[in-house]
Amino acid sequence: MTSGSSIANEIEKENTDVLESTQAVILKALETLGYDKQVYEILKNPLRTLSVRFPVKMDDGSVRVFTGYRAQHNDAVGPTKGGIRLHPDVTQEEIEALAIWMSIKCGIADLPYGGGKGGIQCDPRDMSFAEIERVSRAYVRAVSQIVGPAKDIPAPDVFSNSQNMAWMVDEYSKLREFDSPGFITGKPLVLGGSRGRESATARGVAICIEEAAKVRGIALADAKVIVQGFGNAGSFVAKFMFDAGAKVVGISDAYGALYREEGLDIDELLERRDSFGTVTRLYRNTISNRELLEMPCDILIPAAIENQITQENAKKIQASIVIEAANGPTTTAATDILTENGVLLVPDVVGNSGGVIVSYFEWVQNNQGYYWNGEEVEARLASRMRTSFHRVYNAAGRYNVNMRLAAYIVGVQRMAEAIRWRGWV
Ligand SMILES: NC(=O)C1=CN([C@@H]2O[C@H](COP(=O)(O)OP(=O)(O)OC[C@H]3O[C@@H](n4cnc5c(N)ncnc54)[C@H](O)[C@@H]3O)[C@@H](O)[C@H]2O)C=CC1
Ligand SMILES: O=C(O)CCC(=O)C(=O)O
Repeated sequence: MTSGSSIANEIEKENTDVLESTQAVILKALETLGYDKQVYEILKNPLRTLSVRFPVKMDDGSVRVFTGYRAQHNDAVGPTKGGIRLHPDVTQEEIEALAIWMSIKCGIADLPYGGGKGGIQCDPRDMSFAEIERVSRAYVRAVSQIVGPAKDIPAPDVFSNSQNMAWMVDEYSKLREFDSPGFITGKPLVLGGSRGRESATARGVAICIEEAAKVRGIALADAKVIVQGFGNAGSFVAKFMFDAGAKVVGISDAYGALYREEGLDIDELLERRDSFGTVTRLYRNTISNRELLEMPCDILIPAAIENQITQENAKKIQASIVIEAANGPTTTAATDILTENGVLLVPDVVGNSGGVIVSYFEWVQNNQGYYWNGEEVEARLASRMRTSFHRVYNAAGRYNVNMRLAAYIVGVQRMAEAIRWRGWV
């Protein structure tokens, strides 16, 4: 077992292992709050991770065996909740770290959930529509014993969307022999989805940007913005910034980046991107994702994948505000460098929590069978986002710590209390 102090010392070093670096921040947060080491022992890893292998018939008649995971971090507060990603680089450790982040996120936003996350190792960009459907359904059959509307509620994540959720809820409803819309969120409206869920992650990011810009005295209409990633999170946030009058000077996808000092036409890019958030291949004069992050801007929004801002490039970031729309885009060492350089970093567990907040609204609406209009959803989301931002911003001041540690201090407390009340320690 690793001792507390040696884990805490590791925080100073570059660590791109997302699970280990998350554990280090959780330990610091619990120590700051004065919790016993036994609470850390419970929270450092998920309570359950199911690893599954499932065969799927491909269009050419061959059979391919896929690997998938569903991790449930902690259910002391309530059922677990979190997305399912379909990506070739999915690993068990990554999914476990993502499940832990969901717990912290739900704690900050005060949602009655613990964290969960799922993943399938595959590249849907290389698969037919029918193959993606068979993989989505087979995954649900493989994990069906541990998920459910009162146990663990999945949602979309990287390379999954409302269509995957529709196939998954259909499969689950067949297995359970009744209609169970509350099994999964991020569904199409006609299957019990919530108004505002599709753009909720980005809407939440935009609200954080408004709050951070106020704190920093930046006028959004004059701001230069760069967004890495042009999928569900990135493309909508680029659109919200564009509509707010900001100059979106850079965007990217997995294949490269576009940077134009005079600003990009986001409406045109939105029309041309595909369902996996790919657009740069249609343009000449692209730069790399790495170069994009270092270009001049006021607000930088990583909205793609993990470990994009590291100790290698953190010093070269020119933005004064970094809002993490992606999960885990900044390493712990880079968080320290950005903070020392006076950058206001809004961590993922706050910045991108709009997605799970509206997923929670969707689940509530499914449970009550009564649906809200778009304005109601938006107003409730805005209120929770602003409260979360300021809880974390104030905690950073109160404890004199960086925004990530402050977020963990705020996010872990409710779970630790639930564990204590249940008598687990
Ligand atoms: N969809 C949601 O509701 C939520 C998503 N997130 C996080 O936001 C991030 C993006 O997710 P989504 O927008 O949903 O996914 P998406 O699948 O809609 O889009 C992903 C985007 O990232 C790009 N990308 C993929 N690999 C890349 C790489 N190696 N380098 C640069 N760009 C790359 C893709 O080309 C695409 O533009 C992820 O970290 C996800 O966990 C967080 C909260 C909720
Ligand atoms: O909408 C949800 O339930 C979860 C979204 C998600 O996976 C995330 O916030 O990382």
